[in-house]
Amino acid sequence: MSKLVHVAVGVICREQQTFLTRRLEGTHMAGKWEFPGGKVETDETVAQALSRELKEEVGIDVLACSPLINIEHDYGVKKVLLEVFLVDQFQGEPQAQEGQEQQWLDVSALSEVDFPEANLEIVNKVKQYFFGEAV
Ligand SMILES: Nc1nc2c([nH]c(=O)n2[C@H]2C[C@H](O)[C@@H](COP(=O)(O)OP(=O)(O)OP(=O)(O)O)O2)c(=O)[nH]1
Ligand SMILES: [Mg+2]
Repeated sequence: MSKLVHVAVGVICREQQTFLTRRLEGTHMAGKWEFPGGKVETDETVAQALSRELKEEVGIDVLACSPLINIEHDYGVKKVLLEVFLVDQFQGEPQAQEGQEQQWLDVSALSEVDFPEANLEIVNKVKQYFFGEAV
């Protein structure tokens, strides 16, 4: 049985666009696009993890965030609990710090992105947040 990995995920948004990075080779689900984030470490709150990861991965300081959705997903080799936050107030310009590809993408185009399976629910929630009920 695989253990549950607790992950803090940030949907960085500005003017109906979100910032995406591409997972590096050699990682779980390499090549898929993702919302920046990473594992919550011991003795760290999920909010602290979010701030730390967004600083490390895309170089921004989170000024405010709000919870969007929690998703538990079993990938077989790995089971994840994604705690997803909307990040619409931040300092600095998001820029991939680890050589990942990056893009700002319209929320309306999120459904076409090659994301990990668990992200379907995130995408639906983000679209719902921006455009209302119809998804
Ligand atoms: N960051 C992020 N992770 C996601 C998303 N969707 C999804 O299924 N995941 C999964 C992939 C990974 O198994 C896990 C996140 O782990 P990670 O590899 O980003 O963790 P990390 O940044 O701490 O990386 P590392 O230090 O362990 O290399 O959550 C997403 O949109 N963003
Ligand atoms: Mg990460």
